Amino acid sequence: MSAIIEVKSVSKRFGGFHAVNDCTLSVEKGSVTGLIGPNGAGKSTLFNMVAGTLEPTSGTILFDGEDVTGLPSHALYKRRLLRTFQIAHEFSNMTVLENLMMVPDNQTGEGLIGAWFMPVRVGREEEAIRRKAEEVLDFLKITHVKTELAGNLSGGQKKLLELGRTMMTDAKVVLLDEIAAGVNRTLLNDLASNIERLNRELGYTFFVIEHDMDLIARLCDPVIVMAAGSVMTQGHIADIQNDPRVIEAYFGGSPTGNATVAHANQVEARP
Ligand SMILES: Nc1ncnc2c1ncn2[C@@H]1O[C@H](COP(=O)(O)OP(=O)(O)OP(=O)(O)O)[C@@H](O)[C@H]1O
Repeated sequence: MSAIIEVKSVSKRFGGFHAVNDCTLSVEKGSVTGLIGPNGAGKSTLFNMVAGTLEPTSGTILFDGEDVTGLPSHALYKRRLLRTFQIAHEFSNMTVLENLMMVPDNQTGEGLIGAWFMPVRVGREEEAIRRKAEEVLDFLKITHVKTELAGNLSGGQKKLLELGRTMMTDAKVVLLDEIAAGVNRTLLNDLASNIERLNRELGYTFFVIEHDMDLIARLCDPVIVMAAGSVMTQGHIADIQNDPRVIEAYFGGSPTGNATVAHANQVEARP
């Protein structure tokens, strides 16, 4: 495997405070890589820099071998690096199918001139996009909500729709933010299965921030641990969970005899 995301000595200062401090890590092509760490470790700040919503104070970020440091998120989107889940982006008054069909950009019919003067081409493009949207619904096993207004979906179904929207762009890398937040266990299981299938069957790379350690254990290898703005360690979840340094980072220096990072799940659980 080779690295698709490389973060090299990246720092982010807010005033005099180093939220991310000389951080170096990489995400291998074809992996599902987890990013964990106690509250305030710098995970979101790092994600924001990789996703192009924050500019690093210093350091370099490479995507697929190219320097993308400081590029805005729409430029990264065009390179097929996408971030999803933290905020649901659905258009609530449109159906699930229409939400998917909205995604591909550069549709000829979007311009007035295209719509008026190239109706055949517009019709063919729209048909191809519709077919693709239907394939995506089929892949995600949510064809039954195809004509439902997106605003009526449950929290978990909205996340499945978000995943579908990334599929419409043939993403290379998807940054996932807190998949489990606000999702019931059954739909979380569907989401996790779809992420596994997108990874195994379609070769998607995922970079995942998650507080639910069961989900991290199911999906991610390797897992990178951040603490105090830097990478503390990385490896297989089984090793991470028993690493005394990691336990100490989660429990503030007073690990009990039987504490593990899995217990931090409760400590970190959010409403
Ligand atoms: N815009 C900002 N201005 C000032 N400080 C910030 C800003 N954004 C983040 N911070 C600080 O940087 C540190 C890292 O925050 P960050 O949100 O990246 O951590 P995190 O690991 O994602 O935490 P959590 O798990 O709680 O989301 C925190 O101390 C936070 O208060």
